[in-house]
Amino acid sequence: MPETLLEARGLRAGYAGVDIVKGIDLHVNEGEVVALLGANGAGKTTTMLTLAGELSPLGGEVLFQGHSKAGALHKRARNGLSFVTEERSIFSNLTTRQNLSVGRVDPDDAIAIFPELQALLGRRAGLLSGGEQQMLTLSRALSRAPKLLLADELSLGLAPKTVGRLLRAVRAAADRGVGALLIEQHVHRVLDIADRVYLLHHGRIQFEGTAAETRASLDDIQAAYLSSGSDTSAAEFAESDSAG
Ligand SMILES: Nc1ncnc2c1ncn2[C@@H]1O[C@H](COP(=O)(O)OP(=O)(O)OP(=O)(O)O)[C@@H](O)[C@H]1O
Repeated sequence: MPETLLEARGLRAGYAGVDIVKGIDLHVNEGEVVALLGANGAGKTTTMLTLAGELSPLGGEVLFQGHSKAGALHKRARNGLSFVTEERSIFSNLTTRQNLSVGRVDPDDAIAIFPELQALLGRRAGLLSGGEQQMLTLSRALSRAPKLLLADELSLGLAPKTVGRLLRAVRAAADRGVGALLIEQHVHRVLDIADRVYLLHHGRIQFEGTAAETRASLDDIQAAYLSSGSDTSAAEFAESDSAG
């Protein structure tokens, strides 16, 4: 039986005592990639921040490796939780190598994940492209051998090819046992690498299923719940087909 790394039970979350997330149950096991989908404003980021420990739950509980009250984010990080957000957490004035070293990451480990970082080790991180910065961020997170990766829009604003690279790196980490929960606007691309899906709608889980089940109902799901993102996803699907 795979270990359950993260579990939310009856989780309520929001701001200033107002519920945005209205009682959800979800879990992430070791070795699986789980996608958290939903339209703009559905409550995905609020859920993620609460799971990561950056927001306190308004009700219910979050268990990390079976323990609630897992403590502040830095403590959870020591215990194997890694949280990557769309804000690329790099130090612009430091080189790529220095950014890795600050994160106590051996450059060889990062290069094993994204070989293109080799040629960028001496370059100031602020001069890297958005995609290169996110490769740096993700390689740093994955090189620390987390048990659980939480990622909120890893690929925001990046070119389709880069999105594919980042997601495949997450898949490869999951194949080595890491559990991953991803918020991702690129629905078709995330379904290519995800095992399971939760669809959030107005702060509630509207649908949950395997990636295959989600794909089979995707037209209906997009029309009903993801309409704000459906145009880009359809365009991307064509791209991802042609890109192989
Ligand atoms: N700091 C905050 N204070 C009050 N309300 C907030 C705050 N952050 C977000 N909200 C509200 O919570 C609701 C859910 O936002 P959230 O960012 O969780 O949704 P989301 O599904 O991640 O959306 P998106 O895809 O647009 O990022 C929105 O109505 C938003 O305006």
